[in-house]
Amino acid sequence: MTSTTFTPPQSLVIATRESRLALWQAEHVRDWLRSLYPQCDVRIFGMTTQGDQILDKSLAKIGGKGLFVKELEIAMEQGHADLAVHSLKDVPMELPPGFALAAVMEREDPRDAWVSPRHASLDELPHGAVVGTSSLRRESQLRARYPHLRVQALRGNLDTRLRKLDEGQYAGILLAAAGLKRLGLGERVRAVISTGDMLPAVGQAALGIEIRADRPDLLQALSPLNHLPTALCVQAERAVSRGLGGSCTTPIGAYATLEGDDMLLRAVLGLPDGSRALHATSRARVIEPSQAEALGLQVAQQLRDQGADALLAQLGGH
Ligand SMILES: NCc1[nH]cc(CCC(=O)O)c1CC(=O)O
Repeated sequence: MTSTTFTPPQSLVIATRESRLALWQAEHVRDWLRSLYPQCDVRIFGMTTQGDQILDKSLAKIGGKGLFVKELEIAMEQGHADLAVHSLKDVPMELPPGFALAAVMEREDPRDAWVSPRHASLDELPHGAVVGTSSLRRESQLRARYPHLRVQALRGNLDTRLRKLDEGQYAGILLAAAGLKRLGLGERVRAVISTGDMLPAVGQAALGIEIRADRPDLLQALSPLNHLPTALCVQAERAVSRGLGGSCTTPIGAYATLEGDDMLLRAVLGLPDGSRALHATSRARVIEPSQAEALGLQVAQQLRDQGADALLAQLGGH
């Protein structure tokens, strides 16, 4: 910190999608900001995005999860909001020019969860049982491990997905444990899947706060919300995906953990049909962002050396 005095913000408007999870996350940030800055008027500006409206097509087909963040960026551009709260998992690997990630908050449980009315785990599912997920990453890892199961698309926000499960269309579904826990739906989880069995999505379970790059005042005001270990881990994960030219819909799993300053980074890139998967693991001493970035790029290179580019080219149809 320099000796310049910090003026706390007087008002802050948080842009968010209006799903229950998105609102919970925005309220979580609002509550943090209110306790940090009791004099500040912190408000939530809820918006419906294209990603919320188009539910009949896969995310990969409609141009990826960037659709969830674009409207929020426009709101910041037009001055209707100061910051946007996102599930980091839904944030494109490269932000558009003029925007920046101001803070990454402490990660929740990063694992995927098995939710099912009748089956305690994936292991006990009979041949041909239908598992619901629209994530190519989950599909690819699921099919590789359980080739006897069927995978069927499942889109919509958390409540919609749980409703579709309850309507009986699926033996069970895969969801991020973090989202269920945040909404108080943790009791619906039958089993959490270890990261050794299924690598989470880049940034899963972490919240990212986005601002306009020309707002250094906000960068400073939001810095207490930044959780450095989480920020370093997700930077490494995002670098893997960026290094492969991936997007939020590429079937990449990447998960970094830090013990002290020792970062372990694991990644997988697989075809959705489960027929091929590339794995890479690396570790390094990481105490600052550039080292996390370098580790991520190194893991991306390891995947490249095994033929990631050809595998990604095969995915072109998605
Ligand atoms: N793609 C939707 C989405 N974005 C973030 C979460 C969960 C919370 C998180 O990972 O932070 C979810 C739901 C899911 O994957 O089950």
